Amino acid sequence: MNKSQLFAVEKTVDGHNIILLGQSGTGKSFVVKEIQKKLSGAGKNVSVTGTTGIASLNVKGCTVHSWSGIGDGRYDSDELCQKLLTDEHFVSYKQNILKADSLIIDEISMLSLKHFEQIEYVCRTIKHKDLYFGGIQVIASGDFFQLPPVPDQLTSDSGEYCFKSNIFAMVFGHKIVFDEVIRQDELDFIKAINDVSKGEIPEDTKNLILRLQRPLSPGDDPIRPCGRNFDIFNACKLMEMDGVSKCYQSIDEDVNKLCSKMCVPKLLHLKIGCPVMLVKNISSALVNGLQGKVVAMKEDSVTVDFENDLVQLGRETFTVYSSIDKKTVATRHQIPLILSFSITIHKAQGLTLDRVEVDASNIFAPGQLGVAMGRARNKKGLRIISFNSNSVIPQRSSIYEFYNKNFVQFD
Ligand SMILES: Nc1ncnc2c1ncn2[C@@H]1O[C@H](COP(=O)(O)OP(=O)(O)OP(=O)(O)O)[C@@H](O)[C@H]1O
Repeated sequence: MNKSQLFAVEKTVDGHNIILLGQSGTGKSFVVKEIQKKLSGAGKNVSVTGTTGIASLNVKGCTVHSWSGIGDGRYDSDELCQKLLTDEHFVSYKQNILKADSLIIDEISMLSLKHFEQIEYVCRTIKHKDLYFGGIQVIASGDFFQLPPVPDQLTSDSGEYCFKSNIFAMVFGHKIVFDEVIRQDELDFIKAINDVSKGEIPEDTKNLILRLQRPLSPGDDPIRPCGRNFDIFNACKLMEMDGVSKCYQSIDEDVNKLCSKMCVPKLLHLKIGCPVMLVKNISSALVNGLQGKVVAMKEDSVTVDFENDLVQLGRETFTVYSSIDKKTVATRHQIPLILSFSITIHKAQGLTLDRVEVDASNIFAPGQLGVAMGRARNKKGLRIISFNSNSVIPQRSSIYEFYNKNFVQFD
C-alpha cells in the first residue's frame, strides 16, 4: 500500500470515523478490504457494505440498504424502527446493527441524504445510545465526482447528496484523499478520466476521446456500459444471435402504469448463450447486477452460468410500493433477469475491466462518462462510441464546496 493508504488503515484502527475520497482507481475499495481485515483481526465486528449490489460484491459485503433493513426505502424511519423492534422478518437486520462495532460503506456517492440519515437514526435507536450511528464506527469511501444518488418519487427521495446532511460533518470528522491512481498508469488517460469526471473537456481530452472511437482489437466481447435506452440495443443483439428465442411473460397483479417502473420486463426474450444480468438480491453471492450467460431454459425457469456457478432461477416477486399511500401499488412475478449485451453505467461503478465499449450517446448525470471510462485498465481496452457535446455534464458547485470544506486535522 502507498503512504496515504497505510495512513487510512492506521487511523481507522485508532477508531476514527473517516471518509476516504479520491478519483476513480486510487484504491479506495482496495483499502476498504484492508481496513476490514485489520479491524476484524483486532476483534471488532465489522460490517462491509456498498450502495449497490455490484459495489458491495466488489468489497465482499452486502448493500447498506439490505444490511440495515431500509431495503428500497419504503418505510419512514419510525416505521422501520418499529419493524426492527417487533417484526420477526426484521430480526436479522436488528442483529446486524446490535452486533456491529464498525460499519464500512463503499461507493457512498450513491447514498442519498434521506437514506444516510435514516440509517444513522435507525442505528442510534436500535443501539439505545445517544451517539451518531449509536456509537458504531463509520468508515465511508467514494468519489462525489462519480455517480450521484438516484431519486425516487415513490418514496419521496429527492436523491440529494448525503454530504448535504446537517449531521454529515459531525459523523465524519476526518477525510483522507487518495491522489495516486493505481488502476491506470497512462498519464494522459488518467487526466482525461479526471477531466471528464469533473465535467470539463479541454482540447487534449476531447482529442483522446475521439481517438478512442476506433474498434477494439479482436477478443472477448467487451462490457458495454451506457447511460440509458439500452433495451433496443439488447433486443437487436439478441436477434442477431443464432438459436431459438423463448419468451417469459410476467404475471402482473394490480396492472397499471406503475408496472413500467419495474426493473424486469413484461416480456423477457432469451436465447441459449445470451448474456444476462440478475436484477434482484437473492443471496449474499447472487446480487443485483451480477452477470452471467443463459445455459438452459425451461417452461418456468432459466439456468444461468454465473462465472462457473450454475444457478436455476424461477419467478421472483417484484413490487412497487407507495410510501405516500403506504401500500403496494403494483406486483409482478417474473424471472429476475434482463439482457446484458449492454448495461447501465450505474451497474458498472466500482469495477475494474479489461475490455470496455462505452456508449456516450445517452449520458444524463454528471460524472457518468468518467465512471464508464474509469472502468478500463488502459486505453487499449477502451472504445468510446457516439461521443457528443452532451456526453460530458458539468458537476454541481456543491461538490466543489464539499471538497473545499475544512475537516478536522489528525493530531
Ligand atoms: N495498494 C495496492 N496494491 C495493489 N493493487 C492495488 C492497490 N490499491 C489499489 N489496487 C488495485 O487498483 C485497482 C483500482 O482499485 P480500486 O477499485 O480499489 O479503486 P477505487 O478508488 O475504489 O476505484 P473506483 O472509484 O473506480 O471504484 C484495483 O484493481 C485494485 O486491486
